[in-house]
Amino acid sequence: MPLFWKDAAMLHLEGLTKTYKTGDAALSDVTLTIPKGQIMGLIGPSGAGKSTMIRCINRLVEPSAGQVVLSDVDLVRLGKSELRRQRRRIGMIFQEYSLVERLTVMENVLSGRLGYVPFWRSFLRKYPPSDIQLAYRLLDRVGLMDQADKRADALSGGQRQRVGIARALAQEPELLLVDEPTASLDPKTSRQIMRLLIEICAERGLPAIINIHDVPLAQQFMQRIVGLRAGRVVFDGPPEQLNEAALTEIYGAEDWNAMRRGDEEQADAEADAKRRLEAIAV
Ligand SMILES: Nc1ncnc2c1ncn2[C@@H]1O[C@H](COP(=O)(O)OP(=O)(O)OP(=O)(O)O)[C@@H](O)[C@H]1O
Repeated sequence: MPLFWKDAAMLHLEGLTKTYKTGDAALSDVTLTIPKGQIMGLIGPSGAGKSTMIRCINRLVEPSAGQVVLSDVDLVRLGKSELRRQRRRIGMIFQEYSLVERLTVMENVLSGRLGYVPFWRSFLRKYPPSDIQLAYRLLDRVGLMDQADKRADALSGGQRQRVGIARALAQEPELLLVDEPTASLDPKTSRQIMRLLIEICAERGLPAIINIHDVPLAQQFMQRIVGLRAGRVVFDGPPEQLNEAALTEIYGAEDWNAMRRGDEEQADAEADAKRRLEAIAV
């Protein structure tokens, strides 16, 4: 990698490979560089290795080979305690939100600070005032200021994902890893959440890798799209270059045609529902 690239690179994956104990080659020799501020969408069919890639980056899954270099630190080589420290630099957002249901919205956001407070403080859930101010600022940013004292289990799916975003940001991360953030949401809420994520990353120059099932959503919002198939990168480019040929390469002809028909049917159904609603309103 040329030096100037390395300076600009926030995350560099070199030959990243994962073979599970079962013998599944989930990721094969993936080499990618993500510069500061870039938002990259990861697409590919089920089983292509998207989640494995995201989980190898923060070592929730141990890579079998390769490097994960986060601004000069190779995370793969770190021992447990140093890895724990370095993980603070990576914020995670999950499909199922993984909130603590019985805690309030505020407490969930503050839990993003746990990596920074001493154990006794986290045990007593005593956070310094600066953390509390930060959590309020973040709740305001994601539009949930008035929900701060509600229990997490009283929120809608979209609101829960907003809490998930605020919690990840409370960590003050340098990189965001986002695993199917909208998979449990309806199309409209999905677009709102994706827009919020993109805006927040842009405001902070925060690079992100977003594992995203929905191709049109990826095309609408991502700056760069990486397509995985059977653990290998088969497309890497801007959304404009993600044409029929590229999509066929990623998904295979049969699956891509089925997905496209599904999308068209959904768009038709949405347009039809809108027309009916407008007719009733008149
Ligand atoms: N814990 C595991 N043990 C063994 N094999 C696994 C494990 N997790 C994933 N795999 C296998 O690794 C491959 C990649 O799976 P992965 O979940 O990363 O794909 P994905 O692209 O995220 O799929 P999806 O879109 O369905 O979530 C698959 O063949 C899967 O069966």
